[in-house]
Amino acid sequence: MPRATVDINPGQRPDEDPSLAVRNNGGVPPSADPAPAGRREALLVLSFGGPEGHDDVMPFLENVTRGRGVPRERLEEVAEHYHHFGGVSPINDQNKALIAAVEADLAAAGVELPVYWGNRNWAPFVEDTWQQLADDGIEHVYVLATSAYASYSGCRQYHEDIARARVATGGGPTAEKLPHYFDAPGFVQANADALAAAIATLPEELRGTARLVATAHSIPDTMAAVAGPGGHAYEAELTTAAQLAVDAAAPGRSFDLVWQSRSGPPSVPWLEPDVNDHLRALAAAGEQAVVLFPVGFVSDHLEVVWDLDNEARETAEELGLAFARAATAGTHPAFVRSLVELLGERRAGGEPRLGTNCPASCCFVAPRRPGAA
Ligand SMILES: CC1=C(CCC(=O)O)c2cc3nc(cc4[nH]c(cc5[nH]c(cc1n2)c(C)c5CCC(=O)O)c(CCC(=O)O)c4C)C(CCC(=O)O)=C3C
Ligand SMILES: [Fe+2]
Repeated sequence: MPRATVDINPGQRPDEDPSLAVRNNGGVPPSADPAPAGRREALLVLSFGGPEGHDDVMPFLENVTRGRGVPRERLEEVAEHYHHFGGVSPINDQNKALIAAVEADLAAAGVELPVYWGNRNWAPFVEDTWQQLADDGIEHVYVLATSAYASYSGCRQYHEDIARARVATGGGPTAEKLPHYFDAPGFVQANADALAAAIATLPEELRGTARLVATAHSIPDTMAAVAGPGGHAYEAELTTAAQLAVDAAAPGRSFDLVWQSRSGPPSVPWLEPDVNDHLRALAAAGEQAVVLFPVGFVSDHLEVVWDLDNEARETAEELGLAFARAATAGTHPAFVRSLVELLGERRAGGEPRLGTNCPASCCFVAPRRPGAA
């Protein structure tokens, strides 16, 4: 069969061109009916992907930033972060661990469902996994994206990945993406447990007064403005997730939500303040200790182990601030349980929620056209 091509990036809003609306689940409208008996189903863990060695780093970064207007200098800077870890992203081992934990939870619950893995930017590429799903006779796939939140990068782009994979495969299984899980009880519990554990690592006299600082990946202001059906859902969902974690781990305490890992040309505004600037402001205001909790990430991505554990920690040291960094959800058993429950909800025909069923223009960001300034 000839491989079809798809123009994913016409630079036009989906509400101006209805053909773009089919990005939702790769063009398959989610159904509120229970899975038909006998349908062959699978779970696909769909992730970002990351390099496996020095030689992978630049080709990987070129995949990530194609059409996104990220300056070469920024790529070279981020490449150094990867090279610092042997050119190996931590994300692949973390995805393997998550898949093993989900498989074990499914098996313990007596659910027979194969689990597959595919990525947007590096092997195993989702297009290849989709071909495997088709070859294995899978008819329908539930997609668990490794982001808990709204936004183009964290939600819509995963719908586009599904659409691209379905086109590349000439169809294959139908698909539905699981909803955003920022407020799933197990995600909250994992973050709350980690926050409590991080606070407990500080010297006793600082535990009660340390500033609690939630962090998430910064995104361009324009991307934030269109996240979710009414806009700004990325910030709103992050605020909710951070609040729920603080309510459980340190009831009554306040927290700040700040941003990290800004990319893009300096002329383009992204969400602020940056975590390092925020630490400077806290020190200037007389604070003595901080606990960072990267609630915006589901596992210890490179942004966490580099931008927080190296850069932000160094900033805090220079400022004389005591510093602790909370773990991410990773494979916390409550988190894994919640993911499997979300899957069960979809299989039982629960009303599709945001992330499964996204309005046509939700999170849509026009890419930069080649040659555009
Ligand atoms: C919101 C968000 C998430 C969270 C949601 C989710 O998890 O999906 C996320 C995750 C990740 N981002 C990652 C890596 C990168 N992101 C980049 C660039 C960008 N990220 C953006 C946003 C996000 N990114 C944006 C708006 C850009 C600018 C280019 C563009 O508009 O797309 C670049 C290019 C270099 C740079 O400029 O930093 C890299 C290398 C990795 C892998 C890390 C590892 O290897 O452990 C992960 C999980
Ligand atoms: Fe990113």
